[in-house]
Amino acid sequence: MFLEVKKLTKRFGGLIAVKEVDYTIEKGKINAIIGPNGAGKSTFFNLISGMLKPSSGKIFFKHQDITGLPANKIAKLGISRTFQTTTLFEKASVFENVVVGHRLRTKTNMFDALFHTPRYKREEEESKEKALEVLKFTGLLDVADQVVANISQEEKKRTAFALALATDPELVFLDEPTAGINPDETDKLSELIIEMARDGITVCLIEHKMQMVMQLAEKIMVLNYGEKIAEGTPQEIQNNEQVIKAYLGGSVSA
Ligand SMILES: Nc1ncnc2c1ncn2[C@@H]1O[C@H](COP(=O)(O)OP(=O)(O)OP(=O)(O)O)[C@@H](O)[C@H]1O
Repeated sequence: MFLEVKKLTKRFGGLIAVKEVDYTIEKGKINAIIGPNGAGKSTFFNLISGMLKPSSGKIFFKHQDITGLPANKIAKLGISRTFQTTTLFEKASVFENVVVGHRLRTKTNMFDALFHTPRYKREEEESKEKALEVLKFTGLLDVADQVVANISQEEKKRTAFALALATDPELVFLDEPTAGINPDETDKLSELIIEMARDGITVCLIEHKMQMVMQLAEKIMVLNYGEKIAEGTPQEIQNNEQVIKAYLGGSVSA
């Protein structure tokens, strides 16, 4: 299995944010995690990407135990995630923001950086090339030199994608990729997600926009109060009684 999560649990004091969740991701698929507010979705992402350490349970990536590894190690192994656009450096250009993402994977140490060794120069060149490649892929070449503060919300979302892609991931977690943008822009970002999958990148997203999730995802997991209550195809999820109840009787296909 590409990613395998076993009985993953995270406690914050007395609160169990993620409770004994078993989960698998197959290579090449678009996956989604949904659930009402506070269901544990972000915490689940943070556990897999190494931002948080689990209280118990195991995470395997390509059969390697990655449980509790720090985020930079996990990124180097090929798992990347987007952050909210508020984490971008507003005063830096789109290009500079993306270069920083690539540095994560390069091996330059403090000595190299201080003395501008050949390795430092080579890696700096590689970072710039990689940044241009992902800016092209995400359709951002035209705004590459603009400071993030001056670009649109949709372009900021694309920049967050580009940053995640700059580390050459095999698996990307997208945290609410289309929150705060209009339906047209949402469609364009959906297309980009499909292109990522076509390019061989496995995708897992958290998203509140149900219509988008149902159109895009091949497999959906539903969390509620930290527990997995359902998993399946969009059709299976839309017809699942427990899921419908969790959304307080609202339509899951809305
Ligand atoms: N660092 C933390 N310390 C304490 N409690 C936390 C922390 N992070 C999350 N929680 C709690 O864990 C639970 C799950 O939160 P989480 O943010 O993972 O849910 P979510 O499904 O992503 O919600 P949303 O859809 O609103 O973003 C919530 O009750 C939240 O208040």
